[in-house]
Amino acid sequence: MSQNLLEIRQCKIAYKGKQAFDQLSFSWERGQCWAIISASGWLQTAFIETLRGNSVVFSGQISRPFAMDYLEEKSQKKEVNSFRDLMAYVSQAYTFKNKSNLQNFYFQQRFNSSESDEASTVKEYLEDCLGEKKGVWTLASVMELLDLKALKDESLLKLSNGESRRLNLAGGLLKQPKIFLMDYPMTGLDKTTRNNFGGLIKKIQEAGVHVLLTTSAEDIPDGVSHIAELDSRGVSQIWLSNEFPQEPAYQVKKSWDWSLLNELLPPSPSDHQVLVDLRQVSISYGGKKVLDRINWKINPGEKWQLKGPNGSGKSTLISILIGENPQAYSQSIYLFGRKRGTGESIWDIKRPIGFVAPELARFFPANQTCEKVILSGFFDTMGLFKKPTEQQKNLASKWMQFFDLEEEATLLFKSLSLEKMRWALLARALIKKPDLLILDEASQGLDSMQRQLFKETISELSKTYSLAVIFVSHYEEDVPSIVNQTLELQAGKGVLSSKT
Ligand SMILES: Nc1ncnc2c1ncn2[C@@H]1O[C@H](COP(=O)(O)OP(=O)(O)OP(=O)(O)O)[C@@H](O)[C@H]1O
Repeated sequence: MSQNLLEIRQCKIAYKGKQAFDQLSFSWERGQCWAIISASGWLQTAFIETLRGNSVVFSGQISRPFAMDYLEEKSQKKEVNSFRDLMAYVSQAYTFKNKSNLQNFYFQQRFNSSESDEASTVKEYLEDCLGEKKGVWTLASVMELLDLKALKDESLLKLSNGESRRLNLAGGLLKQPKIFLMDYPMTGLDKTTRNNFGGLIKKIQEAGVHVLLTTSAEDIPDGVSHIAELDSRGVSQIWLSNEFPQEPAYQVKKSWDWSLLNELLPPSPSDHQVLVDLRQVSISYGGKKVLDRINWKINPGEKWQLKGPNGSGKSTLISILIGENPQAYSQSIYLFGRKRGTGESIWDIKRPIGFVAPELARFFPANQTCEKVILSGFFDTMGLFKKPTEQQKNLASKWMQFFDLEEEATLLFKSLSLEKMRWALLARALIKKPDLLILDEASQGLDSMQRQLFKETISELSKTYSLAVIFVSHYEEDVPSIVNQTLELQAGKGVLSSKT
């Protein structure tokens, strides 16, 4: 059995039609657990896709001795056809879908039980992942390891982000991999689960699975033995984890032309005295109280953080604010001066709100370009289905100029890099000059340079324009400094506080 698992020698590599690495070399030996960091999330994804055999290699050589060992060992059992069968991969995007695949609104399918019922349950999904494969991981052992037992009969669509992330990891293990590649596996996990992530990696490795993950320099879990940094040439630096410097190796380099904001978001007072007023709001699912008598008032221009562990009800609360939770009708909820359930349409509610969540990206039809996605913000639709006016098109061009998206305007939205997608989603949320901007883990998955810029952007946006913000993040360091009030959810109850 070779000591070497995988070897990349001086490869020139392209990914998704763009050059990724000029001269990539990387060597992975048995017993090593790698964290891959970079100032560019796109390069990290290109690197993982190279290991999976999904990039174009123009020159150089990639060898996968691990596959030879295991293919010989397993070929008698006819379970393995290629090295790909020995690898599991979890991406940053959740890939669960409902059976009919109809997705008109973002949260509605999740909070509307008749549609959710069409999706598989956690157990059914895991059974599918396991299939006929045999190995060390069983349904029971992965559910135990990833704390999924209590959720086994839950529909996939009802899971919170953190719960979905754990399920993705469990599904990966059931493929009985020898190599487990994880693209930013800790995104969406709350602080406690993130802190325990090192222990999880160790258990996975003890079962004979080799782990490589991408992450940010600030988020290297225990259990990682080696760290590599990437740039467009290839691996630029390597550290043993105990020698890794605490300070990130790269600084914020990028900025926008803030002076354009005067035109994009000209100063204008809000038309409303109070934007959101929730009075004693409670939401239950099958006897489980997710929100318990929440009171929350948001005035124009206020900057809020909404926090709480995985499954504490943050998304449920947001679904109420953006008009996508059917239980809202029976509650005392005032949105933009109007009581919910008094004949307003879902569009009336959405109009004054800009909303960004990473998963939004997968709700747009495949034929939508970057420009169309941004323009669809005027209509609150997932994609552009109406003809925009010249004025609307001009404004979209100016936002694309601001966020450096001009070259991407006519490219398909789904082909954009993760960071470009995120800026396009922010432009989409802002193009209609909202009163309230809701950012639900909006900078998650971005590299540290881009996260810094995201924070700065939110602060700059609200310098002249009266914009209320709700910022949801499991990462305290991502919260912009202008955010000075907090609603924390704990076991369904809301605790309000303000920073002085
Ligand atoms: N339609 C539903 N039916 C049953 N349970 C639901 C439904 N929607 C949400 N839940 C449950 O309510 C709880 C709260 O979920 P929610 O997504 O609001 O949490 P969250 O705080 O946003 O979590 P995360 O940080 O992981 O995103 C979860 O345990 C979830 O499984």
